Amino acid sequence: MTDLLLKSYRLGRLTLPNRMVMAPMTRFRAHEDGTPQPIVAEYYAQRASAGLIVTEGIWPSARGQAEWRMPGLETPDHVRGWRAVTEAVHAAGGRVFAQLMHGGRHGHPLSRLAADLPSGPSPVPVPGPVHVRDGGKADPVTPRAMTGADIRQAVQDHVTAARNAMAAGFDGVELHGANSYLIHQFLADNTNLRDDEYGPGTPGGRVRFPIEVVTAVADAIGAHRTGLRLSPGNPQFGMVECDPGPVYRDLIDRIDGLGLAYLHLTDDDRYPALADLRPRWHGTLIANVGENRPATSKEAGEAALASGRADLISYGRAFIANPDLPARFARNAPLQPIDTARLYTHGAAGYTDYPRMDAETLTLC
Ligand SMILES: Cc1cc2nc3c(=O)[nH]c(=O)nc-3n(C[C@H](O)[C@H](O)[C@H](O)COP(=O)(O)O)c2cc1C
Repeated sequence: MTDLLLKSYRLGRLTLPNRMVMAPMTRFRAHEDGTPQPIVAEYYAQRASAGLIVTEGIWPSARGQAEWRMPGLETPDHVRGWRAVTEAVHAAGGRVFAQLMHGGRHGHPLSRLAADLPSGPSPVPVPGPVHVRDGGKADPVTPRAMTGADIRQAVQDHVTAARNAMAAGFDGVELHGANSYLIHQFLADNTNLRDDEYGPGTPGGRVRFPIEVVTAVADAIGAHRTGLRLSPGNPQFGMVECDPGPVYRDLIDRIDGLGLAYLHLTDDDRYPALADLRPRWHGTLIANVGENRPATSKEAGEAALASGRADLISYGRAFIANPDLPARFARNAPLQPIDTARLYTHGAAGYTDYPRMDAETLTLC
């Protein structure tokens, strides 16, 4: 039987050699100013056999920086740093989207270059303690509630960063609407208590900011270069969504016709996002099974593709530990375990030193 995961796929103007996407994963390998270190180019180039790579979350402006040593896409140095990454990935035959991640209420004056208070839809802090620079921890701060001007600025920051991503040579951007960051904060029950047109009391209020960002970025760089990631019902970092269905169905219905590159959905036991939302989404759908389950297996990916609920499957931790994951799946070769102690350190160890399959394994399998 042909492996569906290893069949090519047409994504807008890109031809992906397989249906395996490297999921976005924060690794804290940026310099303190947010410029990716040279090893970041090596890391992603090692994984260029993925059908598509989505980078770690990148702050669109220092206003959206959630944590120290996360990368940015705001300054000329950031663009130069990321250009080295995209050139290395393209030279290795790969394709790469930048994940734009505005932290919203995340962040702490001790974890941000701007050293200011973070801001979110409402003044609701994350549950603490939070990470601050140099490995420290601190009590969370209460974020500032975003004003109308702050919201317009956040939309513009995404647009500017998306243009910077194009200047850096990325094939597209993924807007991070998942896992508790700013776009998710507008969608969720406990983090959006606003009483204006962006709040839950107004029809379409919760989805207004997400749609404004998606539309503005798609207008700026092209819908075919703009993806969106959502994680309905994900309780990470204290998010509460009592009944995600109505909000996410409304959002999907409003963006389905925009011609976006893709929707990237995490699915888990709390809310069956794929089953509920796939019928409403007529574009490309990337599925990820979510962090509360064991790392996604080849079998789980094949089953999701065969069911028609997904067009592409994203793999996170398996791609960290197995830079040549598609080749391993093709040969049903064993997977290497991940070194979780070095996920968030700053050097090459646990980052660029995972070996590829050796010649002996290749011959055996
Ligand atoms: C180390 C690490 C960092 C992550 N950082 C991000 C991130 O920056 N953006 C994001 O959307 N998801 C992030 N995630 C979630 C992954 O994209 C993915 O959804 C999750 O790991 C589940 O997939 P898996 O079982 O294949 O690992 C991260 C996960 C891990 C393990």
